[in-house]
Amino acid sequence: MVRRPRRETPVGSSEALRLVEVTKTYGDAENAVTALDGVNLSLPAGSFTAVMGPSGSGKSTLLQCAAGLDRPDHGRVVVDGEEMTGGSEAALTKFRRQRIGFVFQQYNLLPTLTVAQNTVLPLKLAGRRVDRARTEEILAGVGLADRMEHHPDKLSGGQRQRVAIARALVTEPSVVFADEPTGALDTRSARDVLRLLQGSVRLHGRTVVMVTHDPMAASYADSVVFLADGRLAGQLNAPTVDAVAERLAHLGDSVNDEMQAGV
Ligand SMILES: Nc1ncnc2c1ncn2[C@@H]1O[C@H](COP(=O)(O)OP(=O)(O)OP(=O)(O)O)[C@@H](O)[C@H]1O
Repeated sequence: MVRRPRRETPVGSSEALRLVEVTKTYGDAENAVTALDGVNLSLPAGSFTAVMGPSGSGKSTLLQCAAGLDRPDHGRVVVDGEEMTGGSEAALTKFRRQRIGFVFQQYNLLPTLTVAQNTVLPLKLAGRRVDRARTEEILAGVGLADRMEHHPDKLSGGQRQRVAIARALVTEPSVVFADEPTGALDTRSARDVLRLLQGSVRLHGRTVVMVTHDPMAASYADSVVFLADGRLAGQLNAPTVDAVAERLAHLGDSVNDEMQAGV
């Protein structure tokens, strides 16, 4: 049965994403790894949030569960006032196509499709109308209007990631999730990508959640949430590169202390 998503907050609510006690464990009972341990998070619409933490702290798992690419074992994910957890795979896929945009570290463009075709693929998959003027507009927004008929192998890494951002934004999603979007890029291309993500929030009111290891990347966000051992371990508003680096160093300290103490 396809369960209708439950509306949790009034229409027009300014909360774009809510996680309630989200828990995710991998492996069987003997080798269980708790990747997320009761995470609660509320992000307002029109915000840019970076997620940081030591390796293995659960950042990618958080993104996958929040984006509906994976299901938590317990807890709820609410996007734009509608519960995403529960329901059939088909309902989840439909919900994701309507409400979620995703940007991956390795771009994930289809090599046989042109830039324009890659960009509008989410619209086609959702059975929505594809408008040439809209395609031109969205690609102009990422500085690639003159590359519409090119294939991805003719583009630089930074240009490929800009196509991926256009593809994530084309459906006007409630939340865009980006997993290390600048991880494979040089500093200049990384800054271009970060400015685009920031602009999508500031100019167009999108909500962006970005996992990153890089304090420079995180400094483009409005706030940073830190994870350690699958739990939230603090938040930093208006982050600067230095403040992020310092907070991360201390997170690392506490994890290292625990490891040395055999906790
Ligand atoms: N498919 C899986 N099967 C088993 N364990 C997993 C799986 N995916 C993640 N884990 C474990 O869950 C924990 C959290 O992993 P996750 O990838 O979310 O961390 P991360 O903070 O994104 O790490 P990194 O910064 O290294 O990418 C880790 O201990 C990891 O080994």
